[in-house]
Amino acid sequence: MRKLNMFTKQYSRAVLTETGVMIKDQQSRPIDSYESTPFEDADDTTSSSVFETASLISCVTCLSENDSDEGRNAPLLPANTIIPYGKILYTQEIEPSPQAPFEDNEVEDPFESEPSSSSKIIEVTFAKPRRHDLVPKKLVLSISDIPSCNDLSAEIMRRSYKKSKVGKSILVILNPHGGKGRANKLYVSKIKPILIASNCSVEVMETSYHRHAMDIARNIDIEKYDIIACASGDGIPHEVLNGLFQRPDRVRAFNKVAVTQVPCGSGNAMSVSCHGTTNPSHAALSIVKSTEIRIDLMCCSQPSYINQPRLSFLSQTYGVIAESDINTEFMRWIGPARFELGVALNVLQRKKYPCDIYIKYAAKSKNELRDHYVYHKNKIVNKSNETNSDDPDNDEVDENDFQVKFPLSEDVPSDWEKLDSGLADNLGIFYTGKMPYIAADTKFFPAALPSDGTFDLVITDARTPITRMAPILLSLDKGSHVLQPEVLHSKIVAFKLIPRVKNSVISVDGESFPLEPLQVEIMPRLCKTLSYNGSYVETEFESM
Ligand SMILES: Nc1ncnc2c1ncn2[C@@H]1O[C@H](COP(=O)(O)OP(=O)(O)OP(=O)(O)O)[C@@H](O)[C@H]1O
Repeated sequence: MRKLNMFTKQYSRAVLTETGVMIKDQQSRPIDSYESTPFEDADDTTSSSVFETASLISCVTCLSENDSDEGRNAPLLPANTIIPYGKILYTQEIEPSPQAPFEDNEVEDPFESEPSSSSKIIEVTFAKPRRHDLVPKKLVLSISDIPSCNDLSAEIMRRSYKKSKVGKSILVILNPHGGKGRANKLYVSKIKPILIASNCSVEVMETSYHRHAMDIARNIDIEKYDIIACASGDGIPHEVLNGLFQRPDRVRAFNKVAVTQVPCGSGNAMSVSCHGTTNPSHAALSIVKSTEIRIDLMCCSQPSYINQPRLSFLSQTYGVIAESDINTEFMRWIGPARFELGVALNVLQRKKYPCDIYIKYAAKSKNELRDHYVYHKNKIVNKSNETNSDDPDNDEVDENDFQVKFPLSEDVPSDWEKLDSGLADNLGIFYTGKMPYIAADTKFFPAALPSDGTFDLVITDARTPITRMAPILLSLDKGSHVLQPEVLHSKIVAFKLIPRVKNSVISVDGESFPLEPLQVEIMPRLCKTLSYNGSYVETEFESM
C-alpha cells in the first residue's frame, strides 16, 4: 500500500456502481478553470457523464510524459460522473498519513473530516479522453459503501479487467518507417503512456530492415511475453506470424503469445477489425483490456517457397485490387487514398486478369453464406455468455494444426470446383480475406468471422458495365457490395489460382508475392489475438 503524499490532501468521495466508480460529491477547492470533454465508453453506453478538468492544488501526478502541463493539475470530476471500469487502468490503495504536515500557505482541507474508517483511499488511474485520444490520469478517491471484500483496490481491478490479465508482458515491434515515418512518435506519445499506466511490462524492438520482424519473432524468448504488439501497418503482423511459424517450437509459440497491432501504418486492417479503431491510444486501451481470442489463419503455398509455406492473416488478392495495392506504392505520399484511386483507375479501364481458379467451397451461394454466418455468429454470442468460456486448455493448438492438408505438389482434389471459364477469362477482382475491414473505411468482407473455419471470397467480372461497377465500389465502406448480383461472394476452405497473365501481381496481406500459382487453405484457430468484444468489430452484415 502506498503512503498518501503529504501534499495530496484532496479527495473526491466515490462509490462503486455496476458500471464504474461514481463520484459522489465534489467538496473541493474553488476551481480556476473548467474544460469539458465528453466521456464515452464502449462498455458503458448508458453513462452520459461529462468529464471536467480542474486546475487545483492537489499534486496528483500525471503519467503522460509529454504533457507536463496537465501533469501538474489534478482532474476532479463533478458529482455523479462515472469512471467506467472499461477505462480504469490501475488502482492502488493509499494509506493516509495523519502526521503528514500541510504547508502553511495552502488552503484549508475541503473535507471537514478525514475519510471515515468505513471508507478507503484509492488512487485510480484511468484513460481520460482528450480530443481524439485517451491519456492516462490519476485521481485520489475516498470510496465509501465498500462491497464485502477484503481488498477494495483488487476488487476494482477485478471489475475493470474481467477476464483479461493485469500487468501483461508486451513486446512491441515497431516499424519506424510505418505510416509515413510517424510510428515512433505515435508510440511514444499515444501508446506507451497507456501501457505503462496499466502496469504492463513493455519491451520495444525497432525493425531496421525489410523482414526484420520475421527474424525477431523467429528468435525471441517466447516465454518472456504474453503479447507481441506490432506498432506498424499490416506488414509487421504478417512477418511476426511467419517468424513464429518457422520456429521449431511453433506449437508453444502459438499457444503462448497473442499477436496484435497498434495502428501505426498506412494499412491497419488488424486494428480496425479487432480493436475497432485506427486511433493508437484507443487501440492501446483495447490491448490492455481485451481478452484473447483465437482466429483462423490461411496458409499459402507457391512453387518459389514450396518447402516453407507462408501464413496470411488478412487477405490474398490478384487482379484489380492487387495491382491497386502494390503498383501504387510509389504514390505512398497520398496516404490511404492511393489505394482507392488505383482501384478506380483499373476498374474504369476494365482491365481483366485471365486465370484458372479451383475452389473448395464451404458456403457457395449467397443464401448458404448467410446461413453459415448466422450459425457461427450465434456460436460466438453463446460462447461469450458462458461463464466458463475461457478454459485455456480447450484453446490450445498442436502440431497437427500446422500441417498443410492440401499440398501444392498434389493434384487438385476432386471436390474442388473450377470457376466458370467465361468469368475466369475476364476476371476483374479476385479477393479472399479473413478480416472484415481491409482499411478504416473499407468493409470488404462484412461476413468475415474470427474462427468459423472458412475465409471469404469476392470475385467480379471485368465485363460488368461501369454503370454497375461504380455503385459497387462506392458501397465498399458499408460492405453492401457483396449483396450485388454482379459480385460473387462465398465462404471457402481452400483455393488454387493459376494466373494466365505475364505482368501483374499477387498480394498477400498487402505484401507483394510471386506471380505464380497460389494455393491457399484455412488453418483453423491457429493464432491468438486480442479483440475488445471477443469477436471482430460488428459489421451489421445480418441486417444488410
Ligand atoms: N527499417 C526498415 N527498413 C525498410 N523496410 C522496413 C523496415 N522496417 C520494416 N520494413 C518493411 O516495411 C514494410 C511495411 O511495413 P508496415 O506494414 O508496418 O508499414 P505501412 O506503413 O503500413 O506500409 P504498407 O502500406 O506497406 O502496409 C514491411 O514489408 C516491412 O518488412
